[in-house]
Amino acid sequence: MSSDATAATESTPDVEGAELLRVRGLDAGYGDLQILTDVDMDVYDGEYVTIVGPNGAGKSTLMKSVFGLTNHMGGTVTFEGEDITGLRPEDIIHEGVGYVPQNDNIFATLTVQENLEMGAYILDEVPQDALDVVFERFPILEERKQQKAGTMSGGQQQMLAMGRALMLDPSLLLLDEPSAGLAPDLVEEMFDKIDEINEAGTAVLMVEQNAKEALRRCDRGYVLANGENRYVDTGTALLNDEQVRRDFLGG
Ligand SMILES: Nc1ncnc2c1ncn2[C@@H]1O[C@H](COP(=O)(O)OP(=O)(O)OP(=O)(O)O)[C@@H](O)[C@H]1O
Repeated sequence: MSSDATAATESTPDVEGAELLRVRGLDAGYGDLQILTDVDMDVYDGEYVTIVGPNGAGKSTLMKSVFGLTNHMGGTVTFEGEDITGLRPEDIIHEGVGYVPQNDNIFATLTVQENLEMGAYILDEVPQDALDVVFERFPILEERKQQKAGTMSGGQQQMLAMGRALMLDPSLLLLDEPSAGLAPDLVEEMFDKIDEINEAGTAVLMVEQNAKEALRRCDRGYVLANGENRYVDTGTALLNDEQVRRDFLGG
């Protein structure tokens, strides 16, 4: 069975921006346990890239590896031409990368506003304009700014986690399963918010279980399986590829 999607990793995206993130030959894991093998990935300025694949494929591990949260075993990660391989997350934030983990991504006992202010902890003072931008993007956060974050709904907490990552106006936002655990109408709202963030100029690299919807919305997608690259192409091409559909998208 032939496949139209690019079964290698060398797809040059049809985008005009400069390269932001470049991952080459990445081997990484936890302790001695290697999860990723020889993974390549690119994200261009302003691009919206999705990583899909079966459970346990290593999608979250790839995202964590970009953010310096795994054990690096080989290969390189560069961001805006600078080698960030092996840097600590606090240094990677300084480079302009924001990360929203899937779990434990808010401080439940702090208020919404305090959570957002924590997003700017590396700065000497909280940038009021950044707070205003986040409140404009997520009006519900402004309405509830004095509320304890732990008392908000799952969708609102997810928006807070995203808002917090946006406080430093990153060039690249890493999102790990932003739709996880949300009711279907909230899933759509969440994807719409991500579109808005991307349309405002922030590049997005997202891991999603909701693979079809993610591929519909993104510019390019990577299919990862067993810790290795399988396919890379535009989201539409991956969605339309018979073999990708059958093997990775539930037919
Ligand atoms: N902290 C950890 N320590 C050891 N192994 C881990 C750790 N986190 C993840 N793993 C293992 O790494 C492998 C890849 O997990 P990962 O979460 O990256 O996959 P995934 O593709 O994101 O899957 P899912 O969609 O289920 O979240 C799995 O076998 C998982 O058990």
